[in-house]
Amino acid sequence: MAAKLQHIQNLRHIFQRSVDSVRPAQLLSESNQYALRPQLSEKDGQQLSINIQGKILDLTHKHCHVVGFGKAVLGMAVQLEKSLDKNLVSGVLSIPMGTRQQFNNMPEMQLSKQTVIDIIEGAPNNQPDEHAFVAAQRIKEVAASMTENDILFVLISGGGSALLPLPRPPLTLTEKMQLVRRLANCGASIDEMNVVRIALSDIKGGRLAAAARNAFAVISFVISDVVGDPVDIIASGPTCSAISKRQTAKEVLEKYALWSYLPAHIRALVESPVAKEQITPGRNNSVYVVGDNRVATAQAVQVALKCGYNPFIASTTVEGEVQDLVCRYKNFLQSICDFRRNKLDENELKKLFPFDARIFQHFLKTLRVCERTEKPLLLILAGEPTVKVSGTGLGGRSQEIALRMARALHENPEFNNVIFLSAGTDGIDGPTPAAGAIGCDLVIRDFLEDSSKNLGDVQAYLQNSDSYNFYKNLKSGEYHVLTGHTGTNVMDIQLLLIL
Ligand SMILES: Nc1ncnc2c1ncn2[C@@H]1O[C@H](COP(=O)(O)OP(=O)(O)O)[C@@H](O)[C@H]1O
Ligand SMILES: O=C(O)[C@H](O)COP(=O)(O)O
Repeated sequence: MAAKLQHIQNLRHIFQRSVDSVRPAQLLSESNQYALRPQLSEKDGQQLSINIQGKILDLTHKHCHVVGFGKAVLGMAVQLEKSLDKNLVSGVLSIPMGTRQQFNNMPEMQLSKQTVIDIIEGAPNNQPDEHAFVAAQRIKEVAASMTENDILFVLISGGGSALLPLPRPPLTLTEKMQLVRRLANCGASIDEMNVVRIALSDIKGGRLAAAARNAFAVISFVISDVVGDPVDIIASGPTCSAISKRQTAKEVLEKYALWSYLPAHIRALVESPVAKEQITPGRNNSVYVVGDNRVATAQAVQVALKCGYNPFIASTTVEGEVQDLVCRYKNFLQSICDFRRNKLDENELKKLFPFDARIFQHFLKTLRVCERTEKPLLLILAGEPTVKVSGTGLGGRSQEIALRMARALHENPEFNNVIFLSAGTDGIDGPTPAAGAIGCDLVIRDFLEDSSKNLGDVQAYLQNSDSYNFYKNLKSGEYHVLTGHTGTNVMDIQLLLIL
């Protein structure tokens, strides 16, 4: 029991350190190949430059400007301001309502007293509003005012779509909001929603970069919160051309049976040549994904090794309904148990391997090392599952999957040596103050210690989508993962420890 509690502590530590590795200040640091502090050339002392992933950017006689939109761009702007110092002459950020208040105790989230960066807070609850609209107009104006003596830095992260609304007239902001909300309610994926947003926008889908065509350089730094890091989809790709073949906006609207209900002027807009235009940003444009969940999982591996575990990154593209994922994880755990008891051979284990077949051999090797070293196996997973919210309770993806895993691990005595953690790297799981939770048999055992409770009550919490209150009420929240807002976001991390 005490040993198990120590392992739970270790998992919390691994999660926390993974989050630290994707904090904006860390991502935009020299250790990550971003030497953004201007340096005079050693040769003649005349040329001023910065170094971005090994590429030299000439800053001599140039003015730097920054625009940004998303839930994680404030910290990026702070870091950029620190590095560029006097070379930064203007800036506009569009960030979620309440962000500055949330981070008022965090030094790495404070712009300097003399800052040239204007902050506009808007888009409460991830819905565009007038504030975000004003921010989008100002950001486009900054881009359009660029000359060959200007460099524009564009900071992009998840939530950027709602924070950068610039509906193409005659579409109004209200109409666009309604349409996006209807699409979301139909269960459209982020890709599908953003294809429609791009078609109806005067700034998304490369149009911001196009507005800045006269700039000396347009440099985008992206923190990815979309599975697979599609830069044309994250924040609806305002500085990217659509790189992959996707459905058209009309196809998406037809798929969800919304097309025929749309007013004629919106249908005309979707079908207009300007909506379909493939924007190719100019040669002055470069996009860098500075942080994603691969950075976080790589850090998890390092910390796991120090904890004495044998880590294995099983996936960084976890998607799908949490109930299906729990089934997959359960079946996988069973196959590992069976393999260890020689009930399955390698080939059979391979057939049951639920992740990319190309990493199976590496997995097998890790499993063998576990046997030899008698060290626990830690599976590291990352991505963004979905939940069908069925009740009126409070919860989030991570707490829900943790509770479902806790029940599954308790049900089968063979899994009593397994501990699961799931939490959002932004520190906020759904509309709750928790980042996530722990799932293991202890969770259910502690719950059932109250003799008035039974497993039916666990089911009742799940049915009411009330995983947050389940964890909050259990042993004063002992199994919750609480970090507060972290100021970054590369989706969720799951850790599955097999002792
Ligand atoms: N009561 C609930 N139980 C479980 N999941 C929920 C509940 N309420 C909302 N969610 C999930 O939380 C998601 C929104 O969480 P949030 O962390 O804000 O998302 P994002 O990471 O996309 O910004 C919803 O898409 C939904 O899947
Ligand atoms: O569209 C966007 O802004 C992001 O790519 C996804 O944003 P979200 O994290 O708010 O869903």
